Amino acid sequence: MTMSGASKIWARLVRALSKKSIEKPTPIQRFAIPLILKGEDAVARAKTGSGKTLAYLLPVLQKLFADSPSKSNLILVPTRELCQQVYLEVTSLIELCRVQLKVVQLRSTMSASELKTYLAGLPDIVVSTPACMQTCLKNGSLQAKALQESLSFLVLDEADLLLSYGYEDDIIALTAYVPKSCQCLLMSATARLQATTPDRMASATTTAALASVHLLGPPTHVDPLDRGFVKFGPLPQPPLPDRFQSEVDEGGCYGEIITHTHSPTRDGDGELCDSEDSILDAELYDSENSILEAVAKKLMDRGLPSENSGSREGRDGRLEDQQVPSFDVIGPPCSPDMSKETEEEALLDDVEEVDSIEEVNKAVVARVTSQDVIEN
Ligand SMILES: Nc1ncnc2c1ncn2[C@@H]1O[C@H](COP(=O)(O)OP(=O)(O)OP(=O)(O)O)[C@@H](O)[C@H]1O
Repeated sequence: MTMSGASKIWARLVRALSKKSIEKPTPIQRFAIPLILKGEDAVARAKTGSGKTLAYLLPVLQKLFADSPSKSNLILVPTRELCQQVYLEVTSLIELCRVQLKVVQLRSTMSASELKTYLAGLPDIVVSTPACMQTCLKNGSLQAKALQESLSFLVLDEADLLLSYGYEDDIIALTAYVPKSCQCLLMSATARLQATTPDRMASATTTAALASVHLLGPPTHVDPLDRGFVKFGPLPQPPLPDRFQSEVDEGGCYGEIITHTHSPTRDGDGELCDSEDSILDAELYDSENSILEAVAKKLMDRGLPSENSGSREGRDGRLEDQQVPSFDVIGPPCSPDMSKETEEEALLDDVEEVDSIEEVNKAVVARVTSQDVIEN
């Protein structure tokens, strides 16, 4: 499908949103939607109630509408209640779009035969807890091969909770079935993470980052002005995260950036270093008995690209053989001699220009078309 075709689908989604009285994207949606539509993996943090659910649901639906044959998408949430909440959000949007998609929510209370029925033919969207997915894989309700062949998006919603509720093992086990072509998104609430104790925070964030390293591969470069999203490029070696950075905008809207860089010499380039960084650094470097090595090993075993051997295969061929830009922001590239302040102003000016979901879409279409990366 061409992007103009995709635009028509967007109109349908925009109409559906308008029926829910949702006219303008929230900041996290402004940043997330274009990047996710471009095929980026993302780690997004923004405070509770900032619209993170739609930030990933809209691109997931958009791609689902455009994909033929249809792909499967997995949304992992920490609790049954959230499972129900996300399920209702998806089904109401789909209903308003007047399209037919199979969406299921899984519960651990379901019998194996119920689970099997729900998962027959692999639904378009599965909302589940990680534990329940593991059960399905173990009892054969879900065929690992089917998942590997069709998974288009893996979303870890409320990743901070997912990873502090003891789901780490389930998530790590699940990553073995995530194809390299799968787009992975981690969404979490900064406020909630900050409200927890330093130890828990370090542990959750580290695990989130590790999961993302495992699932996504770390980014090659990150710009400190990038608000809330990180582009993941080719996987350098060794695949171990060295450092996190965090940045919170004035209104706390975009939350933090998680980055994984591999060269300590990149640190201190005017990027923020706060106490949280130190905690995280300590946690990361002290990886002896952490899951870090296990994840790194799994990553290597999976044969993900090493050094700069190129981007991941298969994602519609869009990233193939491309020079992956070092980072992605909404806005034109800044000239090298532009001061930081001017750069920031340019970025924010550009964001201000995009003030409706339709406009975001137009902007994305323009950007994506100009890069000539989406073919079908
Ligand atoms: N662009 C928007 N305009 C108006 N309302 C919106 C917009 N996006 C989402 N909402 C509404 O805001 C409410 C909160 O959104 P949502 O649950 O996605 O927040 P969240 O960031 O995921 O919060 P949490 O971290 O608690 O899950 C929902 O009722 C949702 O329908």
